[in-house]
Amino acid sequence: MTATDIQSPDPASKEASRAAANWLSAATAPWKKRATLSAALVIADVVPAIGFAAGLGLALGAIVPALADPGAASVLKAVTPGAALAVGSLLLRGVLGQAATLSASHLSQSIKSALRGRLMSGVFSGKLSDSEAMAAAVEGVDALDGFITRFRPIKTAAVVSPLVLIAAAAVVSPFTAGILVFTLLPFVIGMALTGMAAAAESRRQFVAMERLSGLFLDRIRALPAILAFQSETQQSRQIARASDELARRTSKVLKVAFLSSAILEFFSALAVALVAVYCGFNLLRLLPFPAPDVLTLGQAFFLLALAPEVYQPMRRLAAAYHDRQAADSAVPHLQALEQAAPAAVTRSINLHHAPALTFDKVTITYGDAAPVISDFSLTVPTGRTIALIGASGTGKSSLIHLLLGLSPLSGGQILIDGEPLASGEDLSASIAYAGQAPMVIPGTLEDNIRIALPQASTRQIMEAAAKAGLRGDLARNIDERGGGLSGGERRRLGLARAFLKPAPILLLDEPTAHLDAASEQALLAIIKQASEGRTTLIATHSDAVAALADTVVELS
Ligand SMILES: Nc1ncnc2c1ncn2[C@@H]1O[C@H](COP(=O)(O)OP(=O)(O)OP(=O)(O)O)[C@@H](O)[C@H]1O
Repeated sequence: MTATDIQSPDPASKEASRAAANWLSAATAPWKKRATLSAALVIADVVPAIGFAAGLGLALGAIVPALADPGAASVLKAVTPGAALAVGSLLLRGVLGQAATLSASHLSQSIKSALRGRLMSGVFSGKLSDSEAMAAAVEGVDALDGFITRFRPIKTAAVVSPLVLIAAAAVVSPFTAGILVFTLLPFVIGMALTGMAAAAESRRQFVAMERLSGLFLDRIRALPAILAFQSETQQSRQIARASDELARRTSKVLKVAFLSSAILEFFSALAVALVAVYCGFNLLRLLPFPAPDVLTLGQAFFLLALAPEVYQPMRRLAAAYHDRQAADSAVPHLQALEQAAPAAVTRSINLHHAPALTFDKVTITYGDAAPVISDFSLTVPTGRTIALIGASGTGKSSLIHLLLGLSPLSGGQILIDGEPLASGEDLSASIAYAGQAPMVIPGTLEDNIRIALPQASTRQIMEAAAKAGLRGDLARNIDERGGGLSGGERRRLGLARAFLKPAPILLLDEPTAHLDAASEQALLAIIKQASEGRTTLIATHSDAVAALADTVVELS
């Protein structure tokens, strides 16, 4: 390790670390009581630690006088109370350790599943790339595990437990307590320095890990294209490079971790050695200075057993320090996911009649880009059909997505029967929708259609499939990439879903794209029939589809 490895963190990273700590404490605030219980169970470990040292001291302290007394029975009798205390303390230690582990892992499960529930809508918002969203929702949330189960409970214990143990030592020998306090200082400084080095390396390791998993996920998704363009070797090389980088970062983290544990072991061994030397010379009455306290054999063993315990919580904290770094590194990604999540749905609107839909001076802006739609106004009267036409990129899909909450309403309002749709109100329960790229889930074709109406009977599904011109076996399997369906069949799957769902609003986005003229012709009558009694908005490039509408609106 070079001098640059151990350096004070820059103010920006300090600031980021503070922001991460604030976010973490806000995210875990609802579980404060259970977190306190976990920390209390870790701190309670000092009781058996003192009990064991006392038991050992009592048992060994009783051996010498008992040996002077002939008869094995009397030795056994003298040793029994101390031995019982030591064994009882060991058992209690095991029980407390198990309880602390269980309590912390339950706490972690609760926090992680609540967080995933909260952040999942951000994954589907489409605002983050798949790999970013995946890394945050899976690895980011998992990265909090060590922080919750290890670092946080031990952090409190690392402050409280050594003080309690030193106080226990002070009861028997204030001078030994002084040695422990004195050696604690370099121990804490060593811990802080190695902690900083570990922090920087651990941050870099997390970034490398995120890069590798993002790259891997993207390449898996693009596998058909990679195979088609025979780019396997090039992509494998890229993944190998990212993987080597992760290995390099991991070995640096391990190097710092080994160095850190060597430093901490050195200081704790030094402290124990000093206590041992003091106790030994004190017992032999050979101290080169007037003895501040006169120790018995039992007391000396008590102090010797207690000394390593003083450093134990801090050694465990040092070992768990990278858990905090992993959590700190994950927080910005979790925050991005949180910000990507759309406003929480406060009310789902279930309409039982075809409403009048109004776009009142709406503006749609994605991120910092120029608005896609500006001050657009349109009313689709009750039960009527409007076709949106216009060149590619003029915002037809964006307008349809607005009603589904999939594109951002940056200005203006949407009115349902003249009533403004409030923020948090969700119209999707009242909408039957067929988009340009219908989502496919692994399962049968029947499972895929049933998504639109989970309670639908097989007969209803067969009817919807037939209407949409989806032929063949409904039991055939489809994979998550849509393997098993042609482009046209995938489009028909979307239509079958829209036909199946008995919703009063029908939204169709390019319903006949990818279909040959004869298939389009066959669908026209079905679309007309499906739109009857529903308020319908169709985005299309087809004159034949536009001709089905009561009104055609051209976007430019
Ligand atoms: N999620 C998104 N994030 C950023 N920009 C987007 C997003 N969705 C659409 N856009 C942009 O908005 C513009 C309008 O896209 P939209 O899909 O609404 O057009 P369209 O008229 O339906 O096009 P097409 O006829 O080709 O389907 C495009 O420039 C597109 O890049």
